[in-house]
Amino acid sequence: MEVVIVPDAKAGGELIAESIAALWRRKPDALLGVATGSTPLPIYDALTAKVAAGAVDVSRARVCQLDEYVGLPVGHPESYRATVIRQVVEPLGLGADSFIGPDGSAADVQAACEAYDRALSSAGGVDLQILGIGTDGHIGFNEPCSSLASRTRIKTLTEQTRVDNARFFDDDIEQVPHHVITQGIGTILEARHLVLLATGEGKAEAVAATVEGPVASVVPASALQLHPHATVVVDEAAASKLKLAHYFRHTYANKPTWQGL
Ligand SMILES: N[C@@H]1[C@@H](O)[C@H](O)[C@@H](COP(=O)(O)O)O[C@@H]1O
Repeated sequence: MEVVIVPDAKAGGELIAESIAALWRRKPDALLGVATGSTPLPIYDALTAKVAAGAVDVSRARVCQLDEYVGLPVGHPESYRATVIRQVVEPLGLGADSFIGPDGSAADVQAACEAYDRALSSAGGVDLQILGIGTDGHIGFNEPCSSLASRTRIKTLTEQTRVDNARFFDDDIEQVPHHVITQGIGTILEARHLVLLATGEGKAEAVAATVEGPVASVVPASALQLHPHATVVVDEAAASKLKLAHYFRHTYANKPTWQGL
């Protein structure tokens, strides 16, 4: 696992966006896994600016969702499908057929989960998966004690996650669904490159447990330690509880420039 400490969220967004742009230059139809929440927005802003400036051609680029709420009406603005269309698909100018996600409104949720795992495989797998992190260490919607081998499936949100996400639902926790579909941790680990961005002091404890703690399902993001190519990008505040911060700064400062993230 590589840990990169950046001065602020904007710098993190720029660094990751450049890595995605480099991927699409090398592999124009690469499949980018996108995450929702506030944290990845600087990545999408930086990527959109690159596309607008003609620095990367996204005419064959593909994106896919990490997770989705269950039971929101189709087209609900806070469904993750609508969110990804608004924050990524439209700003990048991608067509509707370049985007896949699980069906959160399916009558048979289990079948929808299995279908999504199959869709990811037939798409050739995820090339780069962007991840955020919950305050409890969740990735996607894999709450603490999710199996590290889990596949895409239905999960029940913790009260804390519903409280955290109520800000997207008029600060009304009653409107936050209890159930979600999320790529499993086993599914996420199949992506070729995992890039987790965490910013702000509220994430510092979860980041320290992810990077320096034991691999344990109680901190789902610690599964990144099992991946051969995982990058954790953190701002100073989110890095504030890392004991090895000095080492991470030193290794990144001395990294061969050709290597990229
Ligand atoms: N399912 C999403 C996660 O993918 C995201 O990482 C997390 C943190 O969101 P934020 O970046 O807004 O803190 O929120 C939700 O739970």
